[in-house]
Amino acid sequence: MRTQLTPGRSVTVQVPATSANLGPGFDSLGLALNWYDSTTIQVTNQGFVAEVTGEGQSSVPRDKTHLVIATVLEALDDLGTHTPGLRLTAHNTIPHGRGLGSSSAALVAGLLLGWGLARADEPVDREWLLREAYRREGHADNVAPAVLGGFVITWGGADVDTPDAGVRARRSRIHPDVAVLALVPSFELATTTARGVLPLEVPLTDAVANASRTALLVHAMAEEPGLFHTATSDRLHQNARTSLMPSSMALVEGLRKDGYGAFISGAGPTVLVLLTSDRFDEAEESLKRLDPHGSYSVHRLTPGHGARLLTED
Ligand SMILES: Nc1ncnc2c1ncn2[C@@H]1O[C@H](COP(=O)(O)OP(=O)(O)OP(=O)(O)O)[C@@H](O)[C@H]1O
Ligand SMILES: N[C@@H](CCO)C(=O)O
Repeated sequence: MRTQLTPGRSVTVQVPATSANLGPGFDSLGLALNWYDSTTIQVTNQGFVAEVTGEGQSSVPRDKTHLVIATVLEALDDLGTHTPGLRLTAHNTIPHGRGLGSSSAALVAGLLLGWGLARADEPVDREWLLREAYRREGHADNVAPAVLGGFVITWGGADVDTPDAGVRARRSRIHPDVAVLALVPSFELATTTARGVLPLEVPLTDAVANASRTALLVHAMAEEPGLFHTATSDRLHQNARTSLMPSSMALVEGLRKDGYGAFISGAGPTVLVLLTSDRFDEAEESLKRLDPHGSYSVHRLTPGHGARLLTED
């Protein structure tokens, strides 16, 4: 029999924005950023209500169809408990539909909040969190860094090389000097739209180029950030998406001509640059020339930690 939660209990989680692909590692590599959504949920006996400030405050639903509340309810069900009401308070800072993993962050937040309410006395089962988040989102390269933090290599999932079609992930080393510049436009691009324009097949030479750059990027991230420019080049997916975000692709090309490791973040349209923190100032000088009207907001970031349960009452 499912147990009922006690009204008044509350839990808070912090979940990072994530960048998928990182150039060549399409559907495979991801990075958590030090850019977080913070969400609190309280058990009530008065139905389901969401209070949202920041990103999405004028667009996301306020009832039990809100993505985080809906996911908390599914998690509670899965973990053998239930509640007649929940009050969600979300402070969203991760922009929606920009390729920064907002939907993954919301799903991971919902699952972790559910765990915090139902299994408060047990350490978080990150395997469960990853599996359940992937089952709902389908993009391992966003959900795995949101769960684990840092720089993450994923495999399995839609591939057939894991016996249970489950997703697998490992954190990989990050050199302490690694920093990230995120350039975020005001327009949105739905991930489903961006996937719809991808080719079903690619030339072998392009596949080989991406395989070598992906391997090189794992090395550059751990040992030799000076290789970021070469290690972030992509021939599999970015060009096919150009017509959906021509200004972002022009920015990527301009920054790459200036020697930076620039690429499209996830399915876009945000542009990310991997660099060392001592190059922030000069990268922003390039940007003044490439984006003279300041159409892209500039964010100096570092790699971030994975989803955290902050408080339990
Ligand atoms: N914190 C949130 N609360 C409720 N709904 C959210 C939240 N974050 C994202 N969503 C939903 O997810 C949609 C964005 O999903 P989409 O996959 O297109 O973009 P993304 O997750 O920001 O980017 P990407 O997956 O490419 O990194 C939003 O329009 C909204 O409906
Ligand atoms: N790897 C995915 C990320 C989606 O968030 C894509 O580029 O479509």
